[in-house]
Amino acid sequence: MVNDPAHLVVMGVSGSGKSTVAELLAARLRRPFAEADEFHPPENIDKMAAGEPLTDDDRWPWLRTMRDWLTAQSALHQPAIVTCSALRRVYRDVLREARGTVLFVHLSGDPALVGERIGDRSGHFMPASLLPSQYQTLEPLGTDERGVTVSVEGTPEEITTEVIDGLGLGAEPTSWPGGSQHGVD
Ligand SMILES: Nc1ncnc2c1ncn2[C@@H]1O[C@H](COP(=O)(O)OP(=O)(O)OP(=O)(O)O)[C@@H](O)[C@H]1O
Ligand SMILES: O=C(O)[C@H](O)[C@@H](O)[C@H](O)[C@H](O)CO
Repeated sequence: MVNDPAHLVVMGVSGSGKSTVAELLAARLRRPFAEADEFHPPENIDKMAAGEPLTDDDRWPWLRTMRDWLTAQSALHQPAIVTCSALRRVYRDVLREARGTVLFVHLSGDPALVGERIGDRSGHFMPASLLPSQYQTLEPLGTDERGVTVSVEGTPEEITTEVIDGLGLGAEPTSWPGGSQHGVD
């Protein structure tokens, strides 16, 4: 539908900077913002905190709640931003079922750098020991998937600017969704 909003899902492995970058994006683009972790049932959080990776079956209902949150934002004609690991293409397919357009921002980096950042982080339930399983599960964006892939090597501000430029959102809110990478047209 032409007037449906285009949402952004900031994706990537744990510690790739999704919360950090999404918060900056939400401030710069003046959009509502939600965190995937807010949508997990307590059992999922307990499982990850205990060092056990989630299974597909743990993730399906969680993905559907985020899909429905995006659809609710569309009903308000509000383009939104949500963080979500969205590691596999089939997970992203669930999010793409949301009403409106769903674009993915993949924060991509090597395990050593991301591991270092997780090691320096405190007060988060997700243990660094789960990082290898996150990379094993990760399927990067396909060339036919709409969105942009950016390196996590820069500062959060640099990454945010790269995302905005890569998606052609510099003139938000009037020019959405311009730009062109990974099938954004
Ligand atoms: N570009 C960056 N440069 C340096 N440090 C960063 C950068 N991005 C994030 N960090 C730091 O790395 C850590 C992980 O970032 P963040 O919590 O945003 O990742 P995340 O992908 O949301 O993680 P999770 O999925 O586990 O919640 C934090 O301590 C954050 O301050
Ligand atoms: O799919 C997953 O395994 C989960 O979403 C994890 O990635 C965590 O929720 C998150 O990254 C930690 O905050």
